[in-house]
Amino acid sequence: MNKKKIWNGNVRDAALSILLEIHENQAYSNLLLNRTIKKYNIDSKDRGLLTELTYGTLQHRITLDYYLEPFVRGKLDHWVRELLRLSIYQIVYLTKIPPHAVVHEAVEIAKRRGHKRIAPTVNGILRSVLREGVRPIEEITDEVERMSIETSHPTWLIRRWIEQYGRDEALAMAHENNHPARMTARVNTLKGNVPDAIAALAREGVEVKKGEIIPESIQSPSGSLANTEAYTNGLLSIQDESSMLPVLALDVRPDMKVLDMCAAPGGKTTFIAEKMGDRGEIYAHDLHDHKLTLIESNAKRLGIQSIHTKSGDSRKLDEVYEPESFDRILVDAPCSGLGVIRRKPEIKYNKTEKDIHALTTIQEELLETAYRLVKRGGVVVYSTCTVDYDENEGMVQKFLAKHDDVSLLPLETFKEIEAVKVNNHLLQVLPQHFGGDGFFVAAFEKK
Ligand SMILES: C[S@@+](CC[C@H](N)C(=O)[O-])C[C@H]1O[C@@H](n2cnc3c(N)ncnc32)[C@H](O)[C@@H]1O
Repeated sequence: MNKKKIWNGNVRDAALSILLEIHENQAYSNLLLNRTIKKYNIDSKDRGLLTELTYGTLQHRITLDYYLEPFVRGKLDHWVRELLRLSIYQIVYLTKIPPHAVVHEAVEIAKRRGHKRIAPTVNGILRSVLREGVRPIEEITDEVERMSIETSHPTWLIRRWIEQYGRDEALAMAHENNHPARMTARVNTLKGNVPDAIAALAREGVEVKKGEIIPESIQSPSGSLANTEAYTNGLLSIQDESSMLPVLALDVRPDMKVLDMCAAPGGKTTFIAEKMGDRGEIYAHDLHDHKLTLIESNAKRLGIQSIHTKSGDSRKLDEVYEPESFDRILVDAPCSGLGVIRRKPEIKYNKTEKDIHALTTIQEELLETAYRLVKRGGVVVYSTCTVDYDENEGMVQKFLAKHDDVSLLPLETFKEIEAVKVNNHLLQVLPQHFGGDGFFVAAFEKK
């Protein structure tokens, strides 16, 4: 297939290019889609369809392959398979697009992209799909396999979630992952409050409402807030409400000394600074030097001065700081990301159980360093954007077993949030709970 630019004015062609880029270069779907929309200034009508086609095809990949399978003879090039998935997605899930128009478009794309025998193959397969219909999923007798194909999650993940959460929660979570994620933002309380932000956005013609659970949050039903003046002027940060929870658990006050061990791009670091009234010392570390500029530019846009950034492996931070020198430490650990599949559906296809195991080693080492650096009477918050036992509750149990001078804090701040269910002092949010990302939070005190 020829390499070409992503946007040539044809939405289906662009969706196909993005899907191929995600597959070939392990690109992140959300970043690539946003970058494409911005770069080519794609108008709102095309933007909606492009997002729907790209996410829909990616989210339902396993289901679409199950539908496609009986119609395929021999081997298909990857791009042809992706074009067929994209087309079957429209035929099965998008009732407003006439099926014959879908077939016609797919054949035109095949003619433009491939050699001359491809277009008749695409035409033949899609016409058979229209004539015969797709096979029912209910006829799959094995329950795990049926859930896997119905929700388009790999069987190992379905099996793991059934073990950890039971069948009903596992199925609800897998279904929820195929819905669009909500667009939420945090209001920068150094510059204004929620009514100020709602009014400022209304003046720009953008309707938003108060968030679901976090007092500082707003929700935008009509999509992105990143291109608004309110955002450029530092009144907002784009952040999911679940992602704000670890900072509430940290319970910071002005003039504290705070360490954020895994800080980039700075969503939580800047919230910490806002909560402290930008008074105190916040040290923001990340492994990757190039990611520090994200924290710095966010802090600048928000008018925050109390954040100091530094790169390096945070597992070795006791070579940099004195033991027991921080009031608060946040370990927002690198994780499998299984709580944010709605935003990055490729995660469910790319992650493996081996990856989870490797991550738990890093998470454990980060927590150990935090233990050494936090003052007695100080607090360490451990959080992840995943829903896996080994990375979450399992990690907490291991940590507690090693240190008898550490205890779990009851997460008092969450008591007032009705939708948030703290269980044994641990918070595990699943995406189906209140519409936020899957997240885990635990807070420890070193006595
Ligand atoms: C979940 S993200 C942090 C998100 C961030 N706290 C926020 O709210 O914007 C995890 C971060 O940990 C960083 N990281 C991974 N391994 C690390 C290590 N050994 N030391 C420091 N940072 C690390 C990654 O580069 C990534 O930016």
